[in-house]
Amino acid sequence: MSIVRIAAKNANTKQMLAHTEMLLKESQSIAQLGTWEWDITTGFLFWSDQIYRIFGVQKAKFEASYEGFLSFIHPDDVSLVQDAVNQAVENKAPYKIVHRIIQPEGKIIHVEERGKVYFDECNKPLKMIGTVQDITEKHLIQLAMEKANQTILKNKEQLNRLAYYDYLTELPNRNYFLQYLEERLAECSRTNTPFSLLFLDLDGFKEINDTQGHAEGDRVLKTVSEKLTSVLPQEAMISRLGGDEFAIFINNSLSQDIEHDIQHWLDALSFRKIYDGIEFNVTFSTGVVSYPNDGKSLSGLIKNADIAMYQAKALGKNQFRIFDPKLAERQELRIRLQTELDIALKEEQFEVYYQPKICLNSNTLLEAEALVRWKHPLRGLISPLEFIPLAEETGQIHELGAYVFRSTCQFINELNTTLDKPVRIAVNVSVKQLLKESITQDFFDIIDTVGIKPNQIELELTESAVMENIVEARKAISAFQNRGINIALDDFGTGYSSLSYLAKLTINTLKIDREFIKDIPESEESKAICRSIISLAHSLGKSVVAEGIETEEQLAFLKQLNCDIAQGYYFAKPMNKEDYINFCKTQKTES
Ligand SMILES: Nc1nc2c(ncn2[C@@H]2O[C@H](COP(=O)(O)O[C@H]3[C@@H](O)[C@H](n4cnc5c(=O)[nH]c(N)nc54)O[C@@H]3COP(=O)(O)O)[C@@H](O)[C@H]2O)c(=O)[nH]1
Repeated sequence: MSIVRIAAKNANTKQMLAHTEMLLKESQSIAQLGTWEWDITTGFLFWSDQIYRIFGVQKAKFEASYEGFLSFIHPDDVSLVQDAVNQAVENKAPYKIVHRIIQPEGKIIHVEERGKVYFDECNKPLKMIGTVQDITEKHLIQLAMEKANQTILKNKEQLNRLAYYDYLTELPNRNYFLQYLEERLAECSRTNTPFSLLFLDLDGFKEINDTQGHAEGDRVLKTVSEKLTSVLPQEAMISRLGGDEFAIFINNSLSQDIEHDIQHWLDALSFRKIYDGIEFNVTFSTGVVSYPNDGKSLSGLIKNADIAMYQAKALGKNQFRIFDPKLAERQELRIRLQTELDIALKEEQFEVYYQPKICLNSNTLLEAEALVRWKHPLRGLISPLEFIPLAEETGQIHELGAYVFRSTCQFINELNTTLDKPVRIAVNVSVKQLLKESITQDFFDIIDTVGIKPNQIELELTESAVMENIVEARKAISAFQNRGINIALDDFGTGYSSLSYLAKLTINTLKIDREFIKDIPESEESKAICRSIISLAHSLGKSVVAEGIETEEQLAFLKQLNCDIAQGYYFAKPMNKEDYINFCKTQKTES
């Protein structure tokens, strides 16, 4: 080979070497990867340009050494690095670790470091060669992802909690309870084990919410859940189904006598609250079903527990009821009625009828009583006896009562222009309405809007409603009377009026209940009661209405006792507006 050719080949090889070196540098720069070589025997440490860049030092100003290298390591990672190097020597195996370095300006860099030890023939370590790769970006992304995953997990847990637990009481919610019931039902049907299901509804909870506010309502619900958890056996499954409804699953093996135990639990669960000096007993209406007697399917058991609970509610407060299939049909009708009552209120399916009241002294038409009728599109006329108690129970009475009051005021207005003399009409006010704080203002607003005189209205309050809520009743009565509205005590004699209370009440009129009129003249007892009521009323300066007069004899007897006013089929049945206007036109009115 000629010298020229050798020189040319050398030049070529040099070029290739330079090119390979450039490629290596570039790829190391792209990968942020540096190489190092440490001569263990001399202590000399070689760093590639990338390592200087990763460590944040200038090549000219820093002489690489093992100690110098260690001074860059994060203090918490120094022993990790030293151990890795020592073990690599000891085990004759390469190492790979991740650690932090601190650049001179304080920036922390995460690196992945690899190293390998080379030995001589006598197994003496000669040198180490390794790489350092800047993985800060990757590390930060990984950290962010871990954080995001943790947040997702936390959110998932929270969502799961919300899906299966009640946020207020932390009891299992309806979802949880239904799933649990499904599992228990499958198990109990396989093992032939009976169980009981209790549905509890807080009595009068709406009243607490309405009068004391939702925060107090929440406090009551929390106390209830705490009491449930402490009173019931630990194995019982307690759930808040929603609102003021709770459900309990109890395995019958936990009780020798389930009815006795339920009574005991309910007694222990009830508690007292005092609001503005008025005592409020927190009690439950409870429906009970047993598997398999009262249903074999989940939906059947739940439906029947609900029915039993409504049966308990209908019995009054603090009652429990074991499901009775005979009453279920009636209850279903009640529930349907409640939904239909809502529709009826929206579609104004109600109409107010008017029954005349006659002044017995002058034999003239004195006034009328407004009595609401439900004109059901399919079932025809439904008696108020069927829907007023239901409306009271559900709270729909407020809307219905306002409708009756407004219609009556509008009718009075119409009569004022049709008839020569001003008229007065009595409107029934239920106990629920009377207890609503805004009742007086609500009625005054209607009177003012329609534009009639307050003394053209009389309100009939039932005796029991007044006596059972004497404080609120007296307040409302005096507010109404101060505006000139007459107050009558309805169904008098059926309640338990204390005479001392009666004397203190500024009632204008007493209405003798129909019960005491219907057996006159035969019943000496009824006659004696009428005599006493009329004489008592007169001695207290109140007028008396006898209702339910159907016969000549009844009328004669009451006239003889100087009863002031009479009402009953003998004179006229309740009638619609048009008939009442015609009736008025044929009657003499009191002058
Ligand atoms: N809170 C409200 N209660 C109301 C309203 N409208 C009616 N009611 C109450 O419903 C109960 C039943 O009322 P109703 O079926 O209308 O019966 C009244 C009369 O029709 C009936 N009556 C009158 N005279 C006779 C009679 O000679 N014989 C006979 N068998 N029945 C008769 O009595 C009812 C009037 O009762 P009262 O109110 O006690 O004076 C009833 O309790 C109504 O109060 C309403 O809008 N709000």
